[in-house]
This record gives sequence, structure tokens and C-alpha cells, in this order.
Amino acid sequence: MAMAATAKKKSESDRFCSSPDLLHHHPSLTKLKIGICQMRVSGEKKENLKHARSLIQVAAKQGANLVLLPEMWVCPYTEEDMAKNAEDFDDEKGASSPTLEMLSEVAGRLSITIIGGSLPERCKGELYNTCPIFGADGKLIAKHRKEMQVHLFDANFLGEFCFMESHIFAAGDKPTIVDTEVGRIGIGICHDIRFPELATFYRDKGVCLIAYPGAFNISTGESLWELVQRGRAADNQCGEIIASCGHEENVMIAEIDYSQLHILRKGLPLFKQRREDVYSQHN
Ligand SMILES: NC(=O)CCC(=O)C(=O)O
Repeated sequence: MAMAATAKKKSESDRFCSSPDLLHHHPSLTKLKIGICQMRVSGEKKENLKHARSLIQVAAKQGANLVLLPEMWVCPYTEEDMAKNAEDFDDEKGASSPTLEMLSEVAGRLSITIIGGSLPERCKGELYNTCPIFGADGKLIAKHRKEMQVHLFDANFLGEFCFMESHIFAAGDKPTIVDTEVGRIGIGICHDIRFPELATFYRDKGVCLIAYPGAFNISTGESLWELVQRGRAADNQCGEIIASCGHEENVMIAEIDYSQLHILRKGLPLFKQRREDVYSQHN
């Protein structure tokens, strides 16, 4: 069983380019359309599911091969709402989830890859902020539980603003890289974008895209959410803004051309110029 799984993994990765500095995607895929759904979230989960499904359909109709939803679109971002609306989709138990069923159905029917923003997940008594990823065949490929260990969003500006995610959620414990029809994708959620180490790790693994579904707080996030996005993009040599949603509900389609990234990274191979020997010597 283990050997069969390894063999499958190898032949799948053989379909992609093999140089660690190149992007991992099928050689015939250079351009793709991404649909970003920015949506208003109501207190009614049923309504949110219906609404998200219609936004995904709009994006697919406009030619999106990959559709992204926001962080915590299933219910409002409060401890009470998240606890009430959490879903258990533990593989071992084969538990069912209305949200995952909807995403799976729409991904398969429209043959699109979906990065399902995030929803509250209940697993073995713990609550997680989890992003499910679906392939164009409708299968759940992976789920990313927010943050690698230390990145839960804890902010306490005494008396003025306090939000402690670690009091609500358990932290995830691994990065998430998925090989999809539209290339290799690294996943982070919102606050994860502040940590360049995660993005660099993904870049080292040859991801073509890093997706960060987000729901930033105005208090801590507004002054920097664009800045950190540009920072992570510049670190990883994809600095140009090609589309922006603004503040309203919106379905935005943007075309990505991987061949531009190949040219840029070949011409200016920053990752080969890194001096790990210098950084580690002065620890
Ligand atoms: N949902 C979040 O991770 C919020 C993060 C945030 O607002 C920040 O400033 O970081």
C-alpha cells in the first residue's frame, strides 16, 4: 500500500518540471485565469453556502480555472458563531460536511480547482480555522489548518483592541502544498502572510502560487495588508499587482502568465544568490 502510494506520487511529480528553482506545473500550462470571490458574510450559514456557490459559478462562467473564497465565509468571525457552525470532516470517521459537499459538487461539475477560503472545523474536540482545497474532479485534495504552530493571531493592545485566536483555535502544525491542475499551490490563511519564512519555504518547494484567504482586522491590518502582500510577492519575484478587488463584494478575474515568472527568475536568480552560509554563521 505504502509503495503504491509512493509510486503514484513520483509519477505525478514527474509530470512537473524537476529543477527546484523552477515552478511546478504541467509544461503545457502557461496561462490561467483566477477568480477571486470577495463576499459579504451573513449570520445564516445556509444563505452563505448558497451565495458562495453562486459567486463561484459567476467566476467559472467568466473562464476561471481556479476560484478562491475568503477566510471564514461560512459564518461571522466570532467565537460563538464559529463554535456553532463548525463542521466535522474527519476522514477517518467519514463524517459529512454541508460546506465541503457543496464545494466538491461545484468544483467537479464545473471542472475547476477551488481554494475554499476557510471554515470552522471541529476535530476531536478542538476547533480549527481550516482551508479545504478541491481538484477539478471535485475531490478534496488537502486541508490547511491555519498557521504553522506559532502563527495564531494574538493581538492585545491593552484596552483598545484584543483578539486572541489561540483562545479559540488550535494551531495547525504543517504547511500545505498541493499539486493541482493549475500547478503547485502553497496555502496560508490571513495572518500567515506576515511570516516571510512560510512563503520562502513554499518558494523553495517550487510552488507557482501562494494563496492567502484573509479576513483582516481593520485595527491591526488596514495599514499593512497591501504592504505585506507586496512584500511576500517581491520576496518571491512576482511583484506586479495585476488586479485588485477593492472593499466591496466582488468577483474578480485575473490572468496569470507563468512564462513571465520563468523569465524573471531565470534572468535574476535570487534564490541561487542566497547565502545561507552567511546567515547561519552569525546566529
Ligand atoms: N484573521 C486574521 O488572521 C487576522 C489577522 C490580522 O488582522 C492581522 O493584522 O494580522
